[in-house]
Amino acid sequence: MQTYNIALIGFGGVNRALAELIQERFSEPTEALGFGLRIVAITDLQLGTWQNDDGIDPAVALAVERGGNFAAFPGGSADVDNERVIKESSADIVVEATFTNPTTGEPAASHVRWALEAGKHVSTTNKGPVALFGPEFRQLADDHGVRFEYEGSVLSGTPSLKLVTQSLRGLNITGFEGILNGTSNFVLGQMAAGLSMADAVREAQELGYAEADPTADLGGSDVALKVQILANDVLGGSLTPADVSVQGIQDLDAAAVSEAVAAGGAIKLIGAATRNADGSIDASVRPVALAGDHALASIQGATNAIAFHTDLLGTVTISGPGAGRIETAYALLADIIAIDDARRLAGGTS
Ligand SMILES: NC(=O)C1=CN([C@@H]2O[C@H](COP(=O)(O)OP(=O)(O)OC[C@H]3O[C@@H](n4cnc5c(N)ncnc54)[C@H](O)[C@@H]3O)[C@@H](O)[C@H]2O)C=CC1
Ligand SMILES: N[C@@H](CC=O)C(=O)O
Repeated sequence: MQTYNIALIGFGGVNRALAELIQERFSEPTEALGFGLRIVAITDLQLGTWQNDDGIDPAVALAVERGGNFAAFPGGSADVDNERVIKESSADIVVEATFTNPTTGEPAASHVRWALEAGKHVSTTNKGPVALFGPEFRQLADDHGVRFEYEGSVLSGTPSLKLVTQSLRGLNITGFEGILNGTSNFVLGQMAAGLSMADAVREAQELGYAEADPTADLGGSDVALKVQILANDVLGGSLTPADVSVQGIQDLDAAAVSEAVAAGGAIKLIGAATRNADGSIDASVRPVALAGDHALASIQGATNAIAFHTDLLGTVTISGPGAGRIETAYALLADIIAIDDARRLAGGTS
């Protein structure tokens, strides 16, 4: 059975959770997955760079606390050298989990491009490269015979993109709407319970839900990137960020949230897109006061949900965790499983 060498670019909540999963379950090939995982490189702004083509012990890497760095280890340095690691390490798969930059997608977009051009598969939870360069990177992956996988960019470990591409093939999907951000849904629920927005955001940060800059969660730009990814991948669009109208929850006050609850409903940040008869796509992010009997009104905490409107099945809804360190690390594992499936399909040995 195959063992994949992986490079972890960014060693924050999500990639540390993946390292924990590898340490606990996947360092050796398993019958369940049919492969094992070996970490051969880690880079992080705070910790520097560690490359060891013979393998890095996840427990040792995880034990390096914030404030420390990798300089003490053979192949380690306090400096970040993403380009060398991505281009020259023995990694088969580059796992990109650095900060999402909703404006330029950088430097993650360069990390993805370097990896694909070097003939390395990519798994990422970073929405920037996917939303802003998705078609280019899918083509680049095809040209180099590798995969560009990004399940965790939408709905974390809940299989929204793979649900469509693997289980809803052949259907005509005309639109979707949903709760696509865990932090804002968590914050709205905490505000309904009487917390201030600031205190609720702080809790979301401590739980590992929030973006490095949580204004992306509250202001709607995180949801807008996800709406763009879904509209382009699922509805066949070619949307740019300018095509998504965005209104966030940052200006909502506790009174408005409590009023909705008192009326038996809930305010939710909804991302939606509809393909019109002429092929154009209307896409939006906005807070909506939902009645209590609306399917999305009962979605609590960091849970997300998305309803796809189809021709043959009517509405198909999936719900699950939309944020969380281990939940999102699972999305990375799902990507690696897809990479392995593709290798087997192409005639690779088991
Ligand atoms: N936390 C979650 O629930 C989810 C996160 N995501 C996405 O996954 C990515 C990672 O999320 P988290 O791990 O929660 O974030 P985090 O902020 O905990 O970790 C990001 C890490 O990347 C490092 N980093 C930033 N720029 C870097 C660079 N140029 N080179 C090397 N390292 C760099 C930082 O030092 C930090 O340790 C983000 O893009 C986020 O939007 C996606 C779905 C869910
Ligand atoms: N900050 C994001 C993380 C997942 O994309 C969220 O809260 O949904």
